[in-house]
Amino acid sequence: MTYELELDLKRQRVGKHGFKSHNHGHNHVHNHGYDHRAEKLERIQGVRKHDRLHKNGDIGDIVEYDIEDEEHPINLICLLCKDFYYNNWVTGTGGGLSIRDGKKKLIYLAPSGVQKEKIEPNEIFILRDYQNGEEKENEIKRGYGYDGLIDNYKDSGKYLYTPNEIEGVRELKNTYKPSQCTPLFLSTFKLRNSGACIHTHSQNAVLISLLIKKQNYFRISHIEQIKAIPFLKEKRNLRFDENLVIPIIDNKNFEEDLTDSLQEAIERFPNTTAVLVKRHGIYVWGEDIWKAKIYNEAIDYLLEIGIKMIQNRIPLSSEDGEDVYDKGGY
Ligand SMILES: CSC[C@@H](O)[C@@H](O)C(=O)COP(=O)(O)O
Ligand SMILES: [Zn+2]
Repeated sequence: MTYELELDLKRQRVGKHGFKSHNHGHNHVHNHGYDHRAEKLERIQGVRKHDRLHKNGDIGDIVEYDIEDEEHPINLICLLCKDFYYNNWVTGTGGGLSIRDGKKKLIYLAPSGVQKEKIEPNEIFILRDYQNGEEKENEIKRGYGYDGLIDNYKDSGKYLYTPNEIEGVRELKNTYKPSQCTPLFLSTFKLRNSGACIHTHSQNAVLISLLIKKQNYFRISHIEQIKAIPFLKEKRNLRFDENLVIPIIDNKNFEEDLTDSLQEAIERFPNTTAVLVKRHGIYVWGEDIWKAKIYNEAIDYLLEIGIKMIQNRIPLSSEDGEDVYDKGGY
C-alpha cells in the first residue's frame, strides 16, 4: 500500500463516521477529512450529490463490508478514485474503476456521472460474479454470466446492491446508474480473467493517440520503466529491449459502443494489458487491483515520455529506425 493511501485511510479513520452509523446532518466531507480542495469543490458544485450522501444504505446486510478493512474493494475504489483524481486521470466525472473479488465472487463498480473523487462506500454498485462458480451454467442461461451482464448492464435487477437502495434516493429525480464503462470492465474480466480494470482520461493517453497517425498501436522500447509491464505470453515482465505495444481504438459517441472494438483489440493483441481509446483515454487491467494500478502508472509514464520523444523527433522503438537513439524522423 502506498504511503499516500495509508495516510488517506488514517485520515478517514480519524474522522470516521462509520458506515452504518447515524447521520447527524452536514458532515459528509468532514467525515472523511480528506482534502480541503474537495471541501471547496463541494461548496461550489452544489447539492445534487450532497443530498444523497446524507442517507445511509446498508451494504453490510448484503455483503461483508468493514470500513476499517483497508483492502476491501469498496474502500479501495473510493480511495483510488481520489488518488487518480489528483493525478488528473479521473477529473470532471470522467474515468472510473471496477474491482473483482474472485474468491468472494463479487464485482464492485463505481457509479456513473458522479465526481469520482467523492464516491462514498454506499455508492458502489455490486454484482455477483458467476463466471467461475458451480452455478455458472444456470446463471449464464438466466443472463447473469458476463455476456448477459455486458448486454444488460443497465438492468438494475442484475445487481446485488445498487446505491438506489439508499434510503430516500428513489424519491430523488436522478437515481444512480452503473458506470457506462461497465461492459468494458466486464470484457476484461471475461477475456483476460483480470481482477481489476481502471479507466482514465489521462491527457497523455489522449495526446499520444493524436500524435500516432500511421499505426493503430503505441509501441515503445528501450525505456527502463517498460520492465514494470507484463509480457503475458511468457508470464514474466517485459525486458528493457523488448517492445511494449498498446492497441489504439477509435472513440464512439457512447462508452458502451466501445465494447466490441475493445474486445477485438484484446483478441488481436494477446499480450496487451491496456487499450488506448483515441481522443478519449485508456483502459488498463491487471490480475488484481495493485497490479492494475502499477501498470496504469507505468504506462502513463511511458505515454508521457513517448509524447516528449515524438516532440524531440526521437524514435519510440528500435523497430522504428536503425538506431533507436539516433535523432531522426519519427
Ligand atoms: C466526462 S463524461 C465521460 C463518460 O462518458 C465516460 O467516458 C467515462 O469515462 C465515465 O463514465 P461513467 O459512466 O461516469 O463512469
Ligand atoms: Zn471515459
